[in-house]
Amino acid sequence: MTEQTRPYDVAADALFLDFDGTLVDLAPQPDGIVVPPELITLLQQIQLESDGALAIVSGRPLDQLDFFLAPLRLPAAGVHGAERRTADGRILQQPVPDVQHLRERLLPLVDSHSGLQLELKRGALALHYRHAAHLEQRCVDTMMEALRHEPGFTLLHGKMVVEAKPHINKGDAVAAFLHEAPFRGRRPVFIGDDVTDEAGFAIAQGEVFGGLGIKIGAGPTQALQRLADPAAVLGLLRQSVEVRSTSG
Ligand SMILES: O=P(O)(O)OC[C@H]1O[C@H](O[C@H]2O[C@H](CO)[C@@H](O)[C@H](O)[C@H]2O)[C@H](O)[C@@H](O)[C@@H]1O
Repeated sequence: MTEQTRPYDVAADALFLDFDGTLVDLAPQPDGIVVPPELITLLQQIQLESDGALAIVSGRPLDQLDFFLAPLRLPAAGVHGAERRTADGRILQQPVPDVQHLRERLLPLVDSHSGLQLELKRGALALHYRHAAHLEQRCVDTMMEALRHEPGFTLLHGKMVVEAKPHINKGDAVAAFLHEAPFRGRRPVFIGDDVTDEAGFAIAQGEVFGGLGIKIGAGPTQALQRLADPAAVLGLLRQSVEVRSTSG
């Protein structure tokens, strides 16, 4: 694993950060994560020193990101890009399919196993099996069968979760940010840990923007660099801010 990631350049780059597994350690429940207070301080500093070229790009809805990162309200993409808050504070929502029919198709499985949890979002539905890992294949099969009847969704198999999401991805959201101030013209650096982040790496590192992807943890990836865990990401953010303050 490459640990020699150079600090990204706060003054010149645009930073895109995944949330779960990247900024915070994974937790047994979606609402059980712990946000280190230092993270809030660092994000605030980076936002100031980059003229606002910092965005969170997550599978979580925007309101959850705002809750966990309070008092910050950063530019952000939620639900894998289905909703987006621009740097000037506008909320843009992609048209998304209704999840109710899909939910009804999944409920019999969830209701008959206490270790399964359904997370309902606007236009997406996550089936968590972290507490019933032996049911992984059942969850995948059930979701795939349900999606045969609900064509508006893409299946995403993440960390202990199988999710139906709209046909939009994090790469679309990153590209949209990069066409707007203050992101436009900056080199994108995208940091993420899961399969949903590969679309972000692809856009960041592609010919158009010529940036960098940094994968957190193990597993196959197209990202050019890698860091071990959220503690290492915190270290990278800290170092980047320090480099900026010592270079004037
Ligand atoms: O794109 P991300 O910011 O990484 O969000 C991905 C999903 O994160 C959450 O689920 C994951 O984290 C939970 C808390 O650590 C964990 O309990 C769960 O097993 C993980 O899959 C969130 O609940 C999802 O909505 C996000 O899509």
